[in-house]
Amino acid sequence: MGTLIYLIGPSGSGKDSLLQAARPALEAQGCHIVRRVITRSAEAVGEEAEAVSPEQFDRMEAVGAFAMSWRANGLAYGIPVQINDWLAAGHDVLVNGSRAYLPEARRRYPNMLAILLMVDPAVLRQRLLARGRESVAEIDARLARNGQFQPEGDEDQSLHLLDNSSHFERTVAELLDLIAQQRR
Ligand SMILES: Nc1ncnc2c1ncn2[C@@H]1O[C@H](COP(=O)(O)OP(=O)(O)O)[C@@H](O)[C@H]1O
Ligand SMILES: O=P(O)(O)OC[C@H]1O[C@H](OP(=O)(O)OP(=O)(O)O)[C@H](O)[C@@H]1O
Repeated sequence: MGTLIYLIGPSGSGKDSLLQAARPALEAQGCHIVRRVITRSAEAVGEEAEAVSPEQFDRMEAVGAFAMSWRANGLAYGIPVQINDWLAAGHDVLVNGSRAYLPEARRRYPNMLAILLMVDPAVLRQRLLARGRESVAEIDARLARNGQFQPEGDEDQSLHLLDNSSHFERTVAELLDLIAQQRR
């Protein structure tokens, strides 16, 4: 079996950038980086997700198209069921996950590698504004959502913390190290 790598962190912490930057190195090792299905318009700036309507999403969910799915920020997100074939074939699979969904993801994939990306809160809002994908009201709602999650107080030893407050290239290298360590 391959390992599910479940990357989580606040909106704007750098999950998508990190995933794209690490892509060549990871794909060279046979690791699949998952393209999510999201009810976000295809024109939206950001990751190359498959954009579907809410109705299409519900239909896909009903017929078992997703290995995992959740709703947050007014959107629905699905991880294609094909990841189970990749894992069974011995490939690692990296997904951009949800903190709220972490307990369910762990139930489904007990051996997964969960990585929490963290950014200094003062830096986070600036990054979201600079990214320019959401309105200021949506950005504030996303920041407010972070109050639900208390990473510092997290006693979950199996959650790996990765700081992305400063040098991006260093974060990329640390992510690749973490993944290499769990292979050993
Ligand atoms: N270490 C970093 N230093 C400066 N800017 C960063 C860093 N990491 C990510 N960013 C920028 O922050 C913004 C949010 O990153 P993104 O990857 O979209 O986050 P997420 O997918 O977690 O919401 C993007 O504009 C990205 O270019
Ligand atoms: O439970 P949470 O950890 O808050 O996560 C909720 C959702 O928000 C993020 O997606 P999205 O790509 O829409 O947001 P982001 O790029 O702004 O992180 C993340 O990948 C989850 O799908």
